[in-house]
Amino acid sequence: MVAFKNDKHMHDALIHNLEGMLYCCLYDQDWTMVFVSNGCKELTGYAPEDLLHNQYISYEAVTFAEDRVMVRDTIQNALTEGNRYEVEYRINHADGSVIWVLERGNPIYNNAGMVIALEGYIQNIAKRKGIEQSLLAAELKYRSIFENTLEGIFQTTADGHYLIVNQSLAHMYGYSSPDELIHAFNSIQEQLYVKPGRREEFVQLLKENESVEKFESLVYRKDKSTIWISENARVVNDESGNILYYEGTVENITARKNYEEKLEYQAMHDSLTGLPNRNMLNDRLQLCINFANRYKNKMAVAFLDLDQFKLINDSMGHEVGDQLLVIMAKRLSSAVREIDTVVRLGGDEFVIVLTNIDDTNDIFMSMQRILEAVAVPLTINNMDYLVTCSIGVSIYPDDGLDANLLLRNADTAMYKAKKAGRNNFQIYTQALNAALTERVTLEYNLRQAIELEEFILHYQPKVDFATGKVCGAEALIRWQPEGQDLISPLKFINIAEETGLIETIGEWVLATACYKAKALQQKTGLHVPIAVNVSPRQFRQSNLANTIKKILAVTQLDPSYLELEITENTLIDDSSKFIETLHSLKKLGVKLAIDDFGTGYSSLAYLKDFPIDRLKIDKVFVSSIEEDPTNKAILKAIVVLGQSLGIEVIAEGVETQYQYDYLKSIGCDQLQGYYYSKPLPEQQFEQFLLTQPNSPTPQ
Ligand SMILES: Nc1nc2c(ncn2[C@@H]2O[C@@H]3COP(=O)(O)O[C@H]4[C@@H](O)[C@H](n5cnc6c(=O)[nH]c(N)nc65)O[C@@H]4COP(=O)(O)O[C@H]3[C@H]2O)c(=O)[nH]1
Repeated sequence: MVAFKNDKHMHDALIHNLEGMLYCCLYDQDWTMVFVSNGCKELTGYAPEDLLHNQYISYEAVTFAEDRVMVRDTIQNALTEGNRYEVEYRINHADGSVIWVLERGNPIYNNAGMVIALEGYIQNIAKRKGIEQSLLAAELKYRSIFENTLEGIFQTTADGHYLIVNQSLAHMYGYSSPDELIHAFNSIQEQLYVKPGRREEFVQLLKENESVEKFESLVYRKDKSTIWISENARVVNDESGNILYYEGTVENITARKNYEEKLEYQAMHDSLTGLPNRNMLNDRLQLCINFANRYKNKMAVAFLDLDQFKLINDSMGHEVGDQLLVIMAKRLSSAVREIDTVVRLGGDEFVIVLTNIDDTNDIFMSMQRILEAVAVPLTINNMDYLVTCSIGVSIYPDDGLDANLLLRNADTAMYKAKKAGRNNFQIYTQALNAALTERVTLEYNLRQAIELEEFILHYQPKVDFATGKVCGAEALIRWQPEGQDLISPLKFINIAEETGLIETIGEWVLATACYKAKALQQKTGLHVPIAVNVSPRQFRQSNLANTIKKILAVTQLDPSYLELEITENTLIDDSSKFIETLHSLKKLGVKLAIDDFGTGYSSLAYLKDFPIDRLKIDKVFVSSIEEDPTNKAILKAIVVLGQSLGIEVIAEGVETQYQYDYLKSIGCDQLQGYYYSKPLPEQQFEQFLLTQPNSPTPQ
């Protein structure tokens, strides 16, 4: 190390080796320098002696002309406030260039406290200024991009608050300014995305990959309208890897999405009818197959061909043909449920996919509805047409495990339908087809039977345990087709119920039974109450009470001799309408009994609310008491229940002495069954009553 002789030397060396310029100047118009360090040459290009006492040039002149006022004002202000000053400005270098300097200094006061001089330090900051200026230029450039780009730009916190957004994003989302948008959002997750959970997916992707690309979502705008957006985003972390924020861009892709949707729709739909076309069929079939597998039920594929279409199209022209197809498409769509699909394959061929089928009967009913809908007469250009169709049906999984096979088999079945005379449907499965044929035939014959009055009633006596006398009879329907055996009600009541024919048949039973009861009274003097079964569908008829009232009026039967047997399951319907019907029937004066008691699913609560006169214990409990002692307990419980509610109890299906004895022993009120008599034809029943010692007492 060089040893300095004294402090003065060290001081001078330091001052003159400094990179900038140390100075002392007078506080005058020229900033007259009274001291400058050697750094002056480097800084200004002038030798120290050129500046000292303004010998060659004053420092005011060295100062860049446009900055002079600012420099003076800044120094002046600082001095007024008694502060040190600091100012950045430009100077004219002796070589003609202009350079940026930073000057820091403080005043020197005289004894009177007046500023007489300044001392300080001026350094070249050209390098820093250059950097600052290029930063500023870059900032301006990027700000311009941020503010003027068409894409939305955002920074958000990880928990879903906006930190920064640009004007484009604000506009895109329907806000007038970025500030309005930022303040309107409390939670991006809840307010932006239409699909719940979309923000979580976005965050998840960011967490996994640090960035997301082309993340497409439907989002809400301020006015709750929706747009499609595509987002690119990335995670910004601090040096320790903690998430600072997410940032990214947003593009409004609504126009593209709409266009894509339109194209997709066109590709998947028939342009004439608007129905899904062949392209969509396979997808739909696969979906429905998956659904059937999942819910362990069935689905059906119906291949439908219009019977007379070609003829109409060729003779009346394509325009009429087209109109007809449009009408048929609408009819088919309204004949099926919303979850089913109607597809136009081309020409006059349609495929209907029925899904979620638990009962094959539903398929029959749907097909029937479709046949009927198609066959309604129509008018095009003032001409009337009657068009029918032939339908072939295949059922999954019975008729094929894949879409192609199901379609092929439905097609085959459709040809069978054409051969079978059109305007019908055929099921591919032989066994089902046979069942269907039987059902359709039965329904047809049942309708005929009503026309031809082929029904008769048998009467089964009921006996009172206490008196041992006949205390009533149940009217039971039979079907007697001409020249054939009697048909049991078990074979046709269900179909009559499903098709609604029960309403006509039931009314006939009621009228005939009432007529018979009255006739018996008049002919024999015996007053036998007659019980009639009323099916659930009959019961739901709005005018049942009125119908019965009229029948009683016409037959002149005292209402107390008519008893209506309602199955327990009918009572499950506890709607106000139903209860109203029960009460209006009761008001008429007829008796009400619950049939097949013990087999239904109803709650016992109704027993106290409904005006019931009799419980009829189902024969399943009676028939097996010998083998199954628990049924004895059930019988006993029902009898006790009846007694405690003041309702009479009758047991049906009593066949043996053992059953008779047991029922009597537990206090059952009445019995009905083969033990005493089978249901008898009208004449025999009359004979039976007259010849039995226990006949009801003539009145
Ligand atoms: N094994 C056995 N069976 C006995 C005995 N005693 C009577 N039965 C039979 O049990 C059935 C009693 O009628 P249900 O429970 O109302 O059951 C009836 C009823 O639900 C329905 N039904 C009959 N006639 C009508 C009607 O006019 N209208 C409605 N809606 N349904 C009816 O058809 C069902 C069957 O009627 P049916 O074949 O006449 O059968 C009758 C009767 O013949 C016996 O000791 N042992």
